[in-house]
Amino acid sequence: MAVYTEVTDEELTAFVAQYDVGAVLSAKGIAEGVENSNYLIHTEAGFFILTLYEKRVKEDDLPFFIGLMEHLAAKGLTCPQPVRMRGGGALGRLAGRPAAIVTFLDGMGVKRPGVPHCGAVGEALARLHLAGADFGMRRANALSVQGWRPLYEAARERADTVTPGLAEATARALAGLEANWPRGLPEGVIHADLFPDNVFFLGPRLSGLIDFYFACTDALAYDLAICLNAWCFEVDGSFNLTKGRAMIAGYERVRPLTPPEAEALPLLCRGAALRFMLTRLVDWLNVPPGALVKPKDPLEYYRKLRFHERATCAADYGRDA
Ligand SMILES: Nc1ncnc2c1ncn2[C@@H]1O[C@H](COP(=O)(O)OP(=O)(O)O)[C@@H](O)[C@H]1O
Ligand SMILES: N[C@@H](CCOP(=O)(O)O)C(=O)O
Repeated sequence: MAVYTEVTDEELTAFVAQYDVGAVLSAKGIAEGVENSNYLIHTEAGFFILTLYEKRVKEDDLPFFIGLMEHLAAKGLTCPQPVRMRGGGALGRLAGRPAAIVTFLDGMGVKRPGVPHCGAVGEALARLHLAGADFGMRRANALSVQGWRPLYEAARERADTVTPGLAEATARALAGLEANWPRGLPEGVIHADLFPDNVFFLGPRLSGLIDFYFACTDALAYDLAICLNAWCFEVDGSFNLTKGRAMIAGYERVRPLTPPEAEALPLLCRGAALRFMLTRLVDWLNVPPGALVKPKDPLEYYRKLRFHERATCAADYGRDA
């Protein structure tokens, strides 16, 4: 359960009083998520999500996330909308953390994605990329290749307590990616964390995208690599080529990959696997005392990394040659 910061009833009432949403009727901490503290609040105006931004979110980046959600919604994408206070601002402070209220989206993440879900996500991802093309703000990706070594250093000493040999294998993978990371691919706004818990479905229909707090400016195809990792592996660790094919085809129906993007896919998938392995490893080794959070398994991404190290071309992910 991700609630790092507890909020008293008095603090909550005073915070919500700055908005035109009526009085708070109830509030409860949300079990899902690992990054921020989230509460579902019910007020006289309906349901909302209250987010308190935690360690990985820099306060300076918040206007980018808020502006992006507003921009994407204006372009027709269904995503949470920041609720503005009476004074016009969307960001406040609560229990010592930066905080915001956003609209509640109907729908649910799927626990076991099927092939049609993967196709729908590929298509939605490409629509997000097109919708973000004229967004006026930029945010560098702090968790791209230059951000991986500090994470590795933070985890190196205790990595082998998770599985023997992990520190050395990670060092090798990191050095390979630092030396060969693709440059010059088409860039734009990427979601950078479009995992199954961040995509809502109502029945079979994709109903909305949430959690834009890793969004940044980076290679568009890297976002597709993140999704291939997050959606197309089975619980036994195998890559499901049919899901990969559906996702890539869904993406390309809206935005065809350029030849350099297609060629870079195996490296981008390797990088995406290492990125999530490293953040999970750091979190696994550093659970804050008292926090209600279940850290995610870094070894799941270690296994994905090993798969990508054997891949040679986009066809290994289901893209037709
Ligand atoms: N706008 C929203 N509408 C409905 N539910 C939401 C919304 N935002 C977050 N949630 C719920 O809260 C959970 C955690 O949100 P998320 O943004 O993924 O947290 P974190 O950034 O901590 O990972 C989601 O899985 C979802 O259940
Ligand atoms: N998706 C990341 C962790 C970030 O959690 P989220 O709940 O914000 O998606 C991972 O799986 O490592």
